[in-house]
This record gives sequence, C-alpha cells and structure tokens, in this order.
Amino acid sequence: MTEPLSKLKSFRQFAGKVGRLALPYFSSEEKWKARALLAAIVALNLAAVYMLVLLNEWNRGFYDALQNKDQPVFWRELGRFTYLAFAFIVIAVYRFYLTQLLQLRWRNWMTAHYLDRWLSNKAFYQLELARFSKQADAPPDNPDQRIAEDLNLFTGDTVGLTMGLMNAVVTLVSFVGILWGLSGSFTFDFNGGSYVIPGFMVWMAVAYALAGSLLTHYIGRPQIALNFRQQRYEADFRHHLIRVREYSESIALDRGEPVERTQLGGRFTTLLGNYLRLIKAQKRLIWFNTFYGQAAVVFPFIVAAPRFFSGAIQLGELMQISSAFGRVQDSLSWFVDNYSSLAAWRATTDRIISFEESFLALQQAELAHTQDATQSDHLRVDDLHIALPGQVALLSGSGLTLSAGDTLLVKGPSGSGKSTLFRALAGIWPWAKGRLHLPADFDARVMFLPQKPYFPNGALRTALAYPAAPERYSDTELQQALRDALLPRLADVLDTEDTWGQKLSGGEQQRLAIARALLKKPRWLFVDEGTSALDEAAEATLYQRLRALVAEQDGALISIAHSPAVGAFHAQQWTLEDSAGGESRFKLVAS
Ligand SMILES: Nc1ncnc2c1ncn2[C@@H]1O[C@H](COP(=O)(O)OP(=O)(O)OP(=O)(O)O)[C@@H](O)[C@H]1O
Repeated sequence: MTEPLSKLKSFRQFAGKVGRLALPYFSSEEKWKARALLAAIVALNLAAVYMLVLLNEWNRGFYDALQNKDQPVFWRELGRFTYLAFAFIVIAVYRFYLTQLLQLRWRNWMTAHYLDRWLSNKAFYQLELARFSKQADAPPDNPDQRIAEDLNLFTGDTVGLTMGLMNAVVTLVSFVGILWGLSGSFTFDFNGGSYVIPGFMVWMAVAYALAGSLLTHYIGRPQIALNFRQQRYEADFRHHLIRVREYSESIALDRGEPVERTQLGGRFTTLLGNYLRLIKAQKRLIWFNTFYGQAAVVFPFIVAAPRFFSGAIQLGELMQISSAFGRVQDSLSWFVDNYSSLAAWRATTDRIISFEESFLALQQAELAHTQDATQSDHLRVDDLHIALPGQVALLSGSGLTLSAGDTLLVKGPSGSGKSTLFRALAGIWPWAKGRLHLPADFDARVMFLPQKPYFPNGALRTALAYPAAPERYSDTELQQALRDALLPRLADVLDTEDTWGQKLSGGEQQRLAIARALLKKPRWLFVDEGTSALDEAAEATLYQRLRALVAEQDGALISIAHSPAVGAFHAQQWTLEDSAGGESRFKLVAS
C-alpha cells in the first residue's frame, strides 16, 4: 500500500477507536442529560462566534467614527460595545461552566464503566499476571493511571478540542464571507495576459494557514511519542515510590536504601531526560508558533495596504479587514495552535485504547466447569493441565476429589504449583485446562485462606468481615471469632481504625484471617500455608478448630502445608511430584 493510503487507513482505524471510546456515554442511560449539555455547549459556542461577527461589524462603525472625528457616533458605538461585551461575558461564563459540567459527568461515567470492567471477571488480577510475564502482547502498565488520570484527560481534552474545532469551523464559515466581501480582487499580468483573483485576502489567509499547519506538523511530530513516554515514566516513578512505602520494613531491614535511592534516581533521571526532550520539542514549536502569530498581526495590513493608500478603502474597512483576516487565519490555524494539546490527547487516547483492548484480550480458563445440584455434592477435577504465562506446562493431574467430610493435604516441593492449583480451582488462573465439577453451593460457601491475607485499612470490624459489610455480624459474633482465633486482645478494639495489614504481625494476620473463617463458617475451606507463621501449639489449636468448623458445616478442608504437624490433621494426601521429563514439570498423584 502506498504511504498516504496506509496513513489514511490507520487514521480511519484510530478515528473508529476514538468513536468507540467516546460515543457510548452519549447513548448510555445518561444520554439525555449528556446530549442536552452537549447541545447547550454547542449553542453557546455558536453564540460566541456570532458575538464575534457582531464585534467585527462594530469595528467598522467605531473606527470610521474615529477617522471622521464624529463624536455622537463614537459614543453611540461605545454604548453598543457595552451591551455586546456584556452578552459576550455571560456567554463565556456559561460556556466554561457547562463545558466543565459535561466533562465532570462524562468522566464520572467513564470511570465507573472502567472500574466495573477492571474489577469484573478478575481482570485486575489477570492483567497483572500477564504483565509480569513480559509477553509481547503484555497489557499496558499502570492501570491505576489509566483510570485516575487518563480518563480525566481524555474527557477534558476531547470536549475542549472538539469545541475548539467546531468554533474554528464556524468562525471560518462566518468570516470567510465577510472577508471575501471586503477583500476586493487582485489583478496581475503574467505571460502577456491579465489575471484577476477574487477574494484575494481569503486566499492569502488560506495559504498562510496551510503553510503554518504543514510546518507545525513537521516540527511538532516528535511530541506525540515523547508525551506518551512521559506519562509512562511519571507513572513508573510514582509506582516505585509507592512500593518503597509498602515494603518499607523489608527494605529497612535489608539496608536496601542505597539501591532504592539509585533506582529511584535512575527512574527520575529517565523521566527528566524525556521531559527535557519534550520541552526542547515544544521550544522548537514555540519558536515557530510565536513567529507565526506575530507575523499574522501585520500580514493583513501589508497585503491590504496598497488599497488603503490608493484610497480604495477607509481606515474602518482596513481595520475590519484586519480583524476578519485575523479570525479566518486564526480558525484555519486551529491545528497549529493546538498541536501540543493534540499530541498529548493522542497519547492519552492511545493509552486508553490499549487498556480497553487488554480487556478483550483477557483469556478465560479453558477449565470446563460444571456445577449441577443434581450431581453428587463434591469437587472433582480431571485431565487438569496448568500452564504458566507463556504456555510453559507446569503441572497435570486427574481424579482429585473432595467430598463432604474430607480433609486433604496437598504437598510438593516449593515452586511445584500448589498455590497455582488452588488458583485454578478458584477459577482465577487463566492458563488452566480440564474438567472441573464443583458442588452446587461452592461459590456461596467457599473460602480461601492465603499465606498473606488482605485486610482493608479502617475499622477492625471491617477488616474482619471483609468482603462482607461489618453490619452483617453482631459484636458478639465478631468478638467470639477473634477469641476463638486466639486474638482476645483485639476483641475490645473492634472500632479502632488502623492499617491492619501493616500493623499486625504475620502470625496475627494469619490468626485474623482464621477468625474471618470462623465468623463466616464456609463449607469448603482452602488453606494455603495459612498457619505458617504460627507457633506449633497455636497451629494445632487453630487447625483443630478449622477441622471442627467444616465438619459442623458438613464440608471439607483442603490444605497446602510443608509442616508435618499440619499433615496430621488431614486424612488424605495428594502430592505434586517431579514428572521426570513428562509433558509438564509436575504431576499430581494420590499418596
Ligand atoms: N504470574 C506468574 N507468572 C509466571 N510464573 C508464575 C506466576 N505465578 C507463579 N509462577 C510460577 O509458578 C510456579 C509455581 O508457583 P506456586 O506459587 O504455585 O508454587 P508453590 O508450589 O505454591 O510454591 P511454595 O511452596 O514455594 O509456596 C513457580 O515457579 C512460580 O514462579
């Protein structure tokens, strides 16, 4: 394909994607409010242009009055200016206000939409998994930045730029006629013939703006890529700072400050280096833009001067020509004036598009999933194949069954995929194939206790009840669960707000997670080294309680643990063994 054609095609593809990003809001459940606001903004923008036309006409009367030293007309025109200016001010204020209101509502809608998508179907988790896999089609970095910053920029800039473009077009249409009428024609002799160019000033404005736009694009093009990278470097730097905060204790214990300092310094230097390149690119464009803007002030006078000095036009008309020329040239130069904003908008839009596409590319596990109440009440997995991102076969197995009353231990060397097996059974691991039968009440009555549980910041009762609302449980229930999990001290501080995930010790956090299980009474309980930070006595007491809990609920317990003490609480055992050159690294066998 020839270059212009392929450029046109990629432009059309990009425009199609922008449409798919921008249009849904205007056909959403909020569409009437959105369209009404948009219509009001369009009307105000048109009114603003109309005011400019009136002001342009005013120029003529006013300057002619000055030239003719006609005082009554001078004062009358000043009076007219007052009400024109007042109307202009009212329009400007409401145009600003309603535009902001539309941006705010649009951002609100888009943020809600993206939060829904990010937090559904485990997308937020899978995007991270695949990103760390460093595959070529890895999802975009920093989803937090996409949602918090890019959506704000996209909605703001799309409204701003679209209205700017519309204004430019309407101004152009309004003033081109005026300028055409005022410009007279230009006659010149060439090759023995005499030629006349009608609407000469209009053509001059077109030529001036066209030359400006081409040069701007040529000078400003590097800004698109630089803007894109700048946003990424900023987000990476911020993300690293947050990680230092999150892991402050481990870093302090490792005496890792110098490394962190060097890494942060390195990231910031990269960020600054790119920023400097961006500033230099902008500087080059500003050189040109400022020159272009200044030249535009005198350009119409130079072109119209011969007619003024020959007496063909008066000062009023000259001023009107210059003002109309300014408007036409201004609107034709919309591209020149907005190049940097367009470059930033393009970078933002590309990032949101790649974020959007990453949702579509998310893989669903091919773990054929049956859940039928009429079938017997057990979990069973057959022909299971679990891979790592990048399609490395990790483990395979068949026949793992968990029925009511079972207590099953999964053992195996570190890295053999025990946690990944739990992830696959939980339905969050995308690279799993096979047949999985689940009990009918699995989703409602399952609970996973990880080695490092998550607790939201805030009141202890919220952290304990998570993800359920704390109001669901009485104080007595909450306190009993804490005491049963060997955390009697915390039973008195249910309303204390804190960062529990950081403040509590590793063992206390595991006990708090066990308290959560005792509170919620799951039937199917998965424990992934959930007592690894506890002393033997506490581990034994709590395992007894967990076993009693699932027995009471007529359920089953399945654990991953390295310690033989924990093994004693389980009747069955499956092991992940090295498959010694089989198609996957490990195989799951009953032992
Ligand atoms: N997101 C990921 N991308 C690539 N590899 C991964 C990812 N998550 C886990 N792995 C790899 O999968 C393998 C199995 O990990 P898993 O956590 O399941 O092991 P495990 O048997 O539970 O180990 P341990 O006993 O040490 O907790 C490891 O080699 C790990 O590096």
